[in-house]
Amino acid sequence: MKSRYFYIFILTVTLCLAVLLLNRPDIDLDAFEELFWFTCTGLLIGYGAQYVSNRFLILAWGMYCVGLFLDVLDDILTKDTLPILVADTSLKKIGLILTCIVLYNVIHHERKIINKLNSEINRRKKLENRLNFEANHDHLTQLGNRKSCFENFATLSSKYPYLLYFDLDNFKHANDKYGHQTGDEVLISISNALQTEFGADNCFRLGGDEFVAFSQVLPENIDTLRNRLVEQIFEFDVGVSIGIAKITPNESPDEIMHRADSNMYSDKSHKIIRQTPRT
Ligand SMILES: Nc1nc2c(ncn2[C@@H]2O[C@H](COP(=O)(O)OP(=O)(O)OP(=O)(O)O)[C@@H](O)[C@H]2O)c(=O)[nH]1
Repeated sequence: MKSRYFYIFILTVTLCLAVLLLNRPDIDLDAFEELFWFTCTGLLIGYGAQYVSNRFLILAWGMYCVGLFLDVLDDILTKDTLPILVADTSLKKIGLILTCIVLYNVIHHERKIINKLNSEINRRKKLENRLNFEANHDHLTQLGNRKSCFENFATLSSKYPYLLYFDLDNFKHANDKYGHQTGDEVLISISNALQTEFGADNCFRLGGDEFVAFSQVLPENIDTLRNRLVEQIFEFDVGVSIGIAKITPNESPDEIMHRADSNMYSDKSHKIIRQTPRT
């Protein structure tokens, strides 16, 4: 609303100046050119003032506009009548320089804000990735957790035909005998061995001492695989039972998992020499 009055004011001033210029005995086209730029600048200030919050910028534009106005007036009045007319060029130049300085500061300030926002976005992205990772991975072994296993089941089972279920033997005893810290190291060691064997993205810790892995091939010899997995933790008398299920498309993840689990239990119970703790 305010800017509408300002436009009317500028256009009225323009009209008055134009009439005065036309009434001069010698019509000076340069004066009309100056009048044109005065009108453009004046209207631009009226338009920009609605959106530009920086008062210094409006002031600098205004100074430039007043310079243009005096420039036009200089062709109508003499400097003796209005001494301020001598300042027209200076006002224009100072206004222009101030506009450049203020614009530079505005851009500099905005860039700082953008950089701050970018680093905040990056920080939040990293946080989101970390939270996402933590929600889907086991804190101790860094393997995918049960939730992640079931979420990725469809994708993995379309790529891999076998699901292997692992459960440690005598782990409770190792925990009791060597301490929880050593128990943790045993779990980490087993998960590292599983990752080496099947790939990090295909192995999951379901919880406690239970793991699963998706495999492209059927292990040629279960005992060889078993020995490889517990190679690094022989001294803790911990063994591993393994159950294998062939993945079929007509079964649900729960059913496949259950089959692998049952096979693991029969492996555990049928092991001829179960790895019992040495006392
Ligand atoms: N150190 C450690 N121990 C854990 C963790 N999660 C579960 N456990 C322990 O793992 C043990 C699992 O016990 P069981 O299921 O009886 O396992 P087990 O002794 O191997 O028994 P079997 O499977 O019958 O041979 C329990 O003592 C739990 O406290 C963990 O994150 N760290």
